[in-house]
Amino acid sequence: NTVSVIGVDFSGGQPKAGVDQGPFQLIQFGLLDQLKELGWEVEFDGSFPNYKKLVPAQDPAIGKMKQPKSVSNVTRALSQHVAAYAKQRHLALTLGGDHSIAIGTISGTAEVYDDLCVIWVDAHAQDINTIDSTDSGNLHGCPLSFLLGLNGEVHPFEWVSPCLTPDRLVYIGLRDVDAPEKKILRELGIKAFSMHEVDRYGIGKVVEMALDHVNPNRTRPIHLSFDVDALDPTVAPATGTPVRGGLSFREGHYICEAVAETGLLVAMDLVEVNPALGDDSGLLQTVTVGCSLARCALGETLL
Ligand SMILES: N[C@@H](CC/C=C/[B-](O)(O)O)C(=O)O
Ligand SMILES: [Mn+2]
Ligand SMILES: [Mn+2]
Ligand SMILES: [Mn+2]
Repeated sequence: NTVSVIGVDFSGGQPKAGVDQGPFQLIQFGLLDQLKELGWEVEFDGSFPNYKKLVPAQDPAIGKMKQPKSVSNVTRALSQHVAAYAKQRHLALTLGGDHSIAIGTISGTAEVYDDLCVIWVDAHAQDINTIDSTDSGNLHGCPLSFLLGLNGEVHPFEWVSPCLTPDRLVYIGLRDVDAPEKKILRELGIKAFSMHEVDRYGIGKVVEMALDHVNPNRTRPIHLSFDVDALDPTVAPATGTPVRGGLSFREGHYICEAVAETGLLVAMDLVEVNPALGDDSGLLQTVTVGCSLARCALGETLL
């Protein structure tokens, strides 16, 4: 079977330069060959130079939203790419770039798989800030509010049709939740396994409970959206919004291994690798972990 790799050289969902180089670094490290060695047919159309072209020269804020046109243009094109690969039953592996790209990847996957469920692995406030609740205006903190339809019709995101319901979404790794996001979580009854639950139950039980919640009969296609800042900063230092007390190397890998075991993975995002942050060893460490996580999600096992 085929994995279609999409490199999204985009950083407009957040203020720190460099995260647009994440895809290049992951591929430079040898990810494509590593996937081939796993037995995957690897399709990579070198797409990442195209996304940068979609960023307009001027992109004034709209309300609180920063760089709205850039984020909309890139995620709209990305949703079409992901949908095209999903229609061919290719696994879509999207390399970021900041987490705002999930507006595109999940829109694309949901267009093809209407019974999709999403496992969102992240330190952060689940990126579910609405365009009014966000403090920062950085749209990498908002993708899920668009996907859940919490913002209503918002220019220039009219093209996004709500494709997720709260019961199809589960979070693992949270430890930095904005107050408005806690409120949204409670109101929508969204299942979230913070680091507290990981400590209490262990990652094995957490993943089992997460899957039981969004995929009770293990019949639903899974979209795994993995923000490397879910990992502890000692494990993945080269990322824009590190938060201490995160997932260990093994806990991060266990999630990917367990998702692979379901045989239901149809798409994965690997986002927020920022090569410009941290020193050389931190970058190498983060890229190494990123490639390893992707391999585990795509079936690499320890034995
Ligand atoms: N919740 C904060 C942080 C957002 C973090 C986004 B990330 O998870 O994609 O890194 C905000 O809204 O600015
Ligand atoms: Mn094909
Ligand atoms: Mn994120
Ligand atoms: Mn994050």
